[in-house]
Amino acid sequence: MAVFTSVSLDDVRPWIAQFPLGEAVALKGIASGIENSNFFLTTQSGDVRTEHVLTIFENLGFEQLPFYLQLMRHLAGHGVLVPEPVPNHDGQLCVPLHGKPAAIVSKLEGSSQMDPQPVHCAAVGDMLARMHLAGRDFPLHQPNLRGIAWWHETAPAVLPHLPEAQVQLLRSEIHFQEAFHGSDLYKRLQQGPVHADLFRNNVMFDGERLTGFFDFYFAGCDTWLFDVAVTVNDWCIDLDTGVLDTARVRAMLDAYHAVRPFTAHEQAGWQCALRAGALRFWLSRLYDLYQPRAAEMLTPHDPTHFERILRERIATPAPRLFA
Ligand SMILES: Nc1ncnc2c1ncn2[C@@H]1O[C@H](COP(=O)(O)OP(=O)(O)O)[C@@H](O)[C@H]1O
Ligand SMILES: N[C@@H](CCOP(=O)(O)O)C(=O)O
Repeated sequence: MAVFTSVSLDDVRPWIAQFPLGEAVALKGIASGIENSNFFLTTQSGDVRTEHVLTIFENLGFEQLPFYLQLMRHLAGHGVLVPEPVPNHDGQLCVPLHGKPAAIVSKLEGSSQMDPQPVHCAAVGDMLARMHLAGRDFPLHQPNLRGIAWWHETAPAVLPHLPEAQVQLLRSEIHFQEAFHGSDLYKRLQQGPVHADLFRNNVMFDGERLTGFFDFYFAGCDTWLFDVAVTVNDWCIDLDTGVLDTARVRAMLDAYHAVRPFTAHEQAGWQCALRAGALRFWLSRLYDLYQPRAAEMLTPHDPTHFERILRERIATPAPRLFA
């Protein structure tokens, strides 16, 4: 899962009365995802049945959620395809369920494209650029909570579990990223709200038509380039080797560039950003492996995948962002 918190239809029936959604008629736990407890929720108002997603937040507090939920609302209001949170009768987007924060958002049509072709990568690049531009006037600010401060704080928890070669890599890469994040070049990179976890499983497609980005619960303010790097590192690689696939990289970067042109500073920082994007997920997967949480259904993600990608990004010059 992730169903960390069990919820029944009987639990939801009285709870749903605070939303303008009618009655809850079906609830089904969703077995994918690793952070939150998610359910497909069917409601009925008169003859009309509507599908939503109910999320119970396992690791985020009430004070953090307005950033994510308001961001989704803001982006949806600016034409970016994302789930729209449903406010309750008091206008609240996030309310307690079994003592934990919970929210209802609209269900996106389609399914995740786990074997993306250049056409899918182009659609993602285009929407990602639109999302970055739409986020410019979003008034709330929160740092990327899985950014460099978290890497620092988290590395000591995993280092004792690692063999020497991985200890060296993790230590040296964090050191490298500290230098990059402290550089004049880094300060010149454009920043704003970013998704920060835009993997294949967090985008819906109906055929070749992108229907939405979702799972914004790692979003925060960071460089737009970091967001592009995280996305390219997942969508545009050979999954066995981590090597970038030129056709998919070009499709994604060219589509992004057509909407929001990359800068020369971003070109200069691109390889560092690709390394940062790989380090972030290597470390979080190591952390999840060595600090597992209880869940009814949980499939841990493989950290060695991102170790391989990180080594590959260090060893191989980055492709050009633009011609
Ligand atoms: N708004 C949505 N519309 C359609 N399906 C969704 C939506 N949100 C989540 N899902 C489904 O729930 C699954 C898990 O959601 P996700 O946000 O990735 O979980 P987690 O936050 O636990 O990683 C997704 O793979 C998708 O199938
Ligand atoms: N994408 C991350 C983990 C976060 O899981 P998600 O299901 O919320 O995307 C990874 O692959 O390590």
